[in-house]
Amino acid sequence: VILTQPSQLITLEYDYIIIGAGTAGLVVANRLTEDTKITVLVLEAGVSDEGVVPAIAPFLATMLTPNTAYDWNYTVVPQKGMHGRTFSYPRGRLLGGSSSANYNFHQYGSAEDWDRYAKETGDPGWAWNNVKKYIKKHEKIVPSADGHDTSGQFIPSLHGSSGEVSVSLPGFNLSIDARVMATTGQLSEFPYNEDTSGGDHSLLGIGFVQSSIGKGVRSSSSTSYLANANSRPNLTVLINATVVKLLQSGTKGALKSFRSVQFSSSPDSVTMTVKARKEVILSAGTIGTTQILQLSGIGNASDLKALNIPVLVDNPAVGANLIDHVYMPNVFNAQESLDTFLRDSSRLGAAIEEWTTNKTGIIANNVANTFGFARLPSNSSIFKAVADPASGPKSPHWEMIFSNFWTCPGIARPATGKFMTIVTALISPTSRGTIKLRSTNPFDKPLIDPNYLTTEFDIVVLRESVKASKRIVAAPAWADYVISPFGRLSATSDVDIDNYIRGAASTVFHPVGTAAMSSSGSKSGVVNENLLVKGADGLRIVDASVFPFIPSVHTQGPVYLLAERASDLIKADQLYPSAERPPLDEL
Ligand SMILES: Cc1cc2nc3c(=O)[nH]c(=O)nc-3n(C[C@H](O)[C@H](O)[C@H](O)COP(=O)(O)OP(=O)(O)OC[C@H]3O[C@@H](n4cnc5c(N)ncnc54)[C@H](O)[C@@H]3O)c2cc1C
Repeated sequence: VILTQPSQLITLEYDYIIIGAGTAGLVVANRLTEDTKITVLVLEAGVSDEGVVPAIAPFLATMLTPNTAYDWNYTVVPQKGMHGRTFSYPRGRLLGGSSSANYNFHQYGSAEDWDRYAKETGDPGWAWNNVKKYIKKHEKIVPSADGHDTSGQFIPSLHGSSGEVSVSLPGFNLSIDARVMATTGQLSEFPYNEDTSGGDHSLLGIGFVQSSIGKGVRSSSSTSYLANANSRPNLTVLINATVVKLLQSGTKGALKSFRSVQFSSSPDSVTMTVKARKEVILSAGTIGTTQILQLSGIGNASDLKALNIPVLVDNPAVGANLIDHVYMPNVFNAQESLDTFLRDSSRLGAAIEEWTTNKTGIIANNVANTFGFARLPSNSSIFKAVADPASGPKSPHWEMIFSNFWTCPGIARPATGKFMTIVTALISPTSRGTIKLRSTNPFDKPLIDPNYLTTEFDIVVLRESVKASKRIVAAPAWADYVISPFGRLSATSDVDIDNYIRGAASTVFHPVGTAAMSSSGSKSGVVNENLLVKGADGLRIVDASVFPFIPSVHTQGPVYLLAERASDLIKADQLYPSAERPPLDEL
């Protein structure tokens, strides 16, 4: 049941309290309530996603953030690697969390990403060979909205057919799709990739986007995992409930227990306290989880003391190691584009009408159909100075996304002109940032500093990706389409290209790492290999914040797989304390 007021709660004690009804939180809520004896309360700060058209209509996703009631409306602190600029840092603030607000790209990471997590935690359970089985539980591949023949556009054996989240190939042909595919035959540097989900298949090359869309509508954790569990009497979801703090509820040996959760409906409302009999699970996302830990006295002691917050667990890793992908919009003047359509409210209105009636047409489609991944050449001189930070020799350094319209976040579409954008993105960043409290007020936004582009490696990769975008449009496939680079993309010297990048780059919305997992014995990290908070009892973290390195792909798929495995870990702990538990597969 989904409640809107705290007064509707019939009890203040549950087996598990999950903080955040987002991507990960709703997976865990669904899996734990499969056992009818287990009671779960999910506390969500945001609002309902029901009837929120930009959260449902895939092509309208970009209207949902930033600066709306469905966004946390964060900004980053001035970025020294980006000419001191600050900009929006969207996060979904509604049921489904960022899975209701994202751009629907759906992938799983490279096998090497997961194998690196296994190495970092000392737990082979996080290796790809083990994690990949969760695809079947999670994914339901469905026909694309236009019903076209998708053979050769994905490899069915790599996918699930009966899981929770619907995933499909493009549902509306975009004018540039055929040109992008022709490019793969014309430039040996960018071969065709038959399946872009990653895992057992290489991410390198260019292929079709797989999207969390089914029957022309978004498939989020809310419309899947929650919708499929919502009728269970043992699951309660309370929206409009912002968690302000965890309270110490006792001790277990040397550990402090955190099974009490304080929340409030608004800055002016009274706070209420709910209790977990078994565990509190933090799934508030990289920003929310970090802020809640710090408000609760779990974090860097000197930072907490500076705000007069009593230090309950001193761990400088909380809020450190913020990692994100970097978004670089490279715009070209083009012969034709969707910009004319997007400026024409009557044509756009008719398209929305078609979608409302039939769930077809461009509004049923994702914002892009084709994309790809690439590596720097292995003889790049940067590797003389820097060890390759990718998760392995088969994992990418950068990404390219093809879009036949203006896609510069924060910069309005010019009143005239036709554009094509090749977004390139830094996928293996070496810069690391921080999330810190601005104040002790839980309704104050934290200080988010991704510290983008502060290493030589990061700027080199983006510079090479910008140069590559021009090599791409020089292929014959674009001869009668691309006219010229737009604006400062015309820069040719490295210095000028770097200036152009630092002046235009922003976020790909993939923050991870501020509550990183590491092995139980390691002094680094925030959670152990079972995602239990180090130095604490009764407290687990299941969301993007626990990835110690950023996945080489769009992050929702890795979060879903993480949450599926986390659910199994939590269930196993109901049977055995972690230390004595046999391998999950033997249970
Ligand atoms: C605009 C945008 C576009 C993106 N595009 C893509 C894409 O195309 N493909 C892709 O794979 N990934 C994409 N991502 C990233 C992806 O969506 C996230 O990595 C992933 O959803 C994160 O999951 P999570 O469970 O960690 O956090 P979230 O899904 O963000 O969930 C956190 C939840 O906790 C709630 N919460 C936070 N603080 C509190 C509190 N104090 N009390 C109660 N509740 C709280 C939030 O409201 C939210 O519902 C995008 C993200 C954004 C924002």
